[in-house]
Amino acid sequence: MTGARAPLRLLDRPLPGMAVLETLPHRDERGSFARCFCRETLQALGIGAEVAQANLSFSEQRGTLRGLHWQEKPGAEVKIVTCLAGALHDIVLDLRPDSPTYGRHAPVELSAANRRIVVVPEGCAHGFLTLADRTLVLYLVSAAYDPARERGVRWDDPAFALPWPFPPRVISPRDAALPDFAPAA
Ligand SMILES: Cc1cn([C@H]2C[C@H](O)[C@@H](COP(=O)(O)OP(=O)(O)O[C@H]3O[C@H](C)C(=O)[C@H](O)[C@H]3O)O2)c(=O)[nH]c1=O
Repeated sequence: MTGARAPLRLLDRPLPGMAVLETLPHRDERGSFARCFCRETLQALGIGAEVAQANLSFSEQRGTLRGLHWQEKPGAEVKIVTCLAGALHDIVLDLRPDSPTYGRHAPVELSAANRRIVVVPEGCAHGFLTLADRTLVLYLVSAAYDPARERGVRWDDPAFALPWPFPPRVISPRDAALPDFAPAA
């Protein structure tokens, strides 16, 4: 962006509407300053993202698996995911029936060290496996949490063969018991 002192740089667009960016910190004798969200940058990429909620997800142990979750319309949300501490193997799964990449997944390694940001489009399931103890994740989401509209895909659903570096050691009973995926009627 013009005049941006702590800009974001686009690294990849694995799926339609998805983006992987990295922060380019401004560094000086005090330390650094980095941007982890920029509406102007996302709009220039054709991504509209209003922020309705900001969430912090902390996982104590390496090998904690969360997700994969998404919210159905009218609660569908764009998620902007950044790792503030530790590291994680993040997966975005395209479940948009009309998408040319329906059923395809995109893995991304996020860590406090690589300062990467993943933009998860509406209609895509999102989950991650932590790769370090005490991993902290910041989510900016574009719609309010609506448990009635939340849906899930199990991490080992045979329909998708999602690539995890190793099996989860910690997972919620709810996520472990998610049924095999059935496409919306
Ligand atoms: C998502 C959410 C949850 N909650 C409450 C509901 C539960 O009482 C508690 C833990 O929720 P949950 O077990 O759904 O948390 P995760 O399994 O980490 O869920 C997340 O996992 C995957 C990786 C995602 O992409 C979503 O951001 C989100 O669904 O926080 C809220 O109050 N607001 C919220 O926005």
